[in-house]
Amino acid sequence: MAGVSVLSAEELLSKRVQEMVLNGEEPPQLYICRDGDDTEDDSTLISPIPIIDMSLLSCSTRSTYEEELQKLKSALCSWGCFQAIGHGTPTSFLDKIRQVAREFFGQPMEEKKKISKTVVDFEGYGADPVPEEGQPLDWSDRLFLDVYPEDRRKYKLWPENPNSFREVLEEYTEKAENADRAHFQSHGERPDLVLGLKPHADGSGYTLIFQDEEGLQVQNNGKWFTVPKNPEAVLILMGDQMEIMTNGIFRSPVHRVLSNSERDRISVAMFYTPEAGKEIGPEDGLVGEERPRIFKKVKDYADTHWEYYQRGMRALHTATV
Ligand SMILES: O=C(O)CCC(=O)C(=O)O
Ligand SMILES: [Fe+2]
Repeated sequence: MAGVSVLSAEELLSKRVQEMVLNGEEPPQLYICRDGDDTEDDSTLISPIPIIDMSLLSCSTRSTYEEELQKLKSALCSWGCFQAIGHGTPTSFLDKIRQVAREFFGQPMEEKKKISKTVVDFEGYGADPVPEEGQPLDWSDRLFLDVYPEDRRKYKLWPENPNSFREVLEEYTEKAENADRAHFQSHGERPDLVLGLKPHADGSGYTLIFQDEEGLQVQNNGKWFTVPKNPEAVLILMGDQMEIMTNGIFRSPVHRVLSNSERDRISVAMFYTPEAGKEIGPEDGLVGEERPRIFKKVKDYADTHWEYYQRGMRALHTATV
């Protein structure tokens, strides 16, 4: 048909979402995955996502400590995530990371493309690798970097500009102890029909996320709950490997990112994942007569998780007994 070009997923993913937004292009068909009418069960106004004050867990009176610990346990069992405050990382430092991330994505395309990746790689600047045919694409650009152990860092993929980027990320990973991957994401502004990130659960042990605009939603009891904008908070979200290790006591929640129609959105996620080749399984103390074993021991679950993710599926069932 004249004037209509049908690009493949590979071709689309080699183009940046940010470029399409700047050019005022409509999202191509492969990005369209919402029918726009799932707002009904959006509980966007009041978010009951639990807030935990981590400072109360270390140095307070016994009763305050126990009360907060109880709240934490119940958050992890029912939600699988919580907004952490009092975590010891000053808001000014979180702002600094958000700022370098924004500066990075705000640079001209030629600068960012110095560290761009192909559509089959993970690490570097670009889009997620091409999913299985028929899967919608995410309306977002990412900068994905391995940060730990240090010998896995590929500094040639770390941006040179803004020039404080490297120092800030090093300082953050030092504070974030043993997080293995950092990922900076820019979700292009766009109305209802595209998703910044499709519904999924993480394949990590757990994930830390902070954002500069709303967009992230967590599913609970079949409903979507928006993670409110809170500059001092970091969302701590359990991944599938935590659900396996706790024999299903802590949940690994399904979450997604809506694209914001007013502004683009930046988020920074740190993934904590057991090292490759390490076997994980339910802790002995969490398996017994009252709580029969749900999961078996698994190795390299992150790889299995990824295979299923690319098909738009969860992988947790592959770990059940
Ligand atoms: O951008 C976000 O807030 C969430 C990112 C996320 O869920 C992921 O990368 O797994
Ligand atoms: Fe996620």
